[in-house]
Amino acid sequence: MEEILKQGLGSLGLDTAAVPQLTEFARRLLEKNKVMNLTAITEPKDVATLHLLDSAWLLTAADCRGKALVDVGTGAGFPGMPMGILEPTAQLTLLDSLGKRIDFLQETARALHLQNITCVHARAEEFAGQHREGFDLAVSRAVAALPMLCELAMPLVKTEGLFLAMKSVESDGEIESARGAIGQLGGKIEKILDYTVPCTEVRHRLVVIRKVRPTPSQFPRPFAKIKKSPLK
Ligand SMILES: C[S@@+](CC[C@H](N)C(=O)[O-])C[C@H]1O[C@@H](n2cnc3c(N)ncnc32)[C@H](O)[C@@H]1O
Repeated sequence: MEEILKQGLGSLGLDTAAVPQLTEFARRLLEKNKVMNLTAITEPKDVATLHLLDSAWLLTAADCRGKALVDVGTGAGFPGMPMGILEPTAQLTLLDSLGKRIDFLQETARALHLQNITCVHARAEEFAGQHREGFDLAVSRAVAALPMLCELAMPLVKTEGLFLAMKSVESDGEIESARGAIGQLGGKIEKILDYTVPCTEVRHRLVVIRKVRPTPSQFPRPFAKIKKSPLK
């Protein structure tokens, strides 16, 4: 795993000094996964590429130095935990509605002495009540279809900030169907970046959404409403 991480981070122009911390995070993840459902990816080389390097790639897409970031629906910590490990000047808030996953992340952040990582057990749409426009960037992977996901994430982003949504390369239809929602929430798609996960041939996509004006105060709606009638 160390070798793959060194090679992958090197190919992205990122510092390899954090490889021991990333490896320890992966070790704890796989250990805890034996007793708790954290990840379906269990081969160490796949954890290195499809989890850690996929997350690391985001640092090449946006300048996160000194910024406040929130990872919406972080699950077992992706992409937020590797980003926080690799960019210690960024303040990462890892947000998830499942308390057990947040407990695992909290324990791990403490054990790895990651003082720039805060783990929060909350639903994104409720967290927005106290933390509206509190972050320079929001990031998210594998949480919901883009129209719903944008309503969860965009209220948390400052005007002029970014929402980085990790999607599959087959998301053209999903992106088109989200354009109306993104506009209503104060955003604009700035670019769509397709990339190869380092050390693999797997292609993934990042949708970069710029918040160009404040999100109207009626958003986010309660989750039942977001789900029942996603913005169009
Ligand atoms: C499929 S997992 C993806 C986890 C991680 N982002 C990844 O890519 O491995 C989706 C996660 O989003 C969380 N989630 C779903 N809806 C949420 C919400 N409204 N607020 C906070 N977390 C949410 C779930 O609890 C779950 O841990």
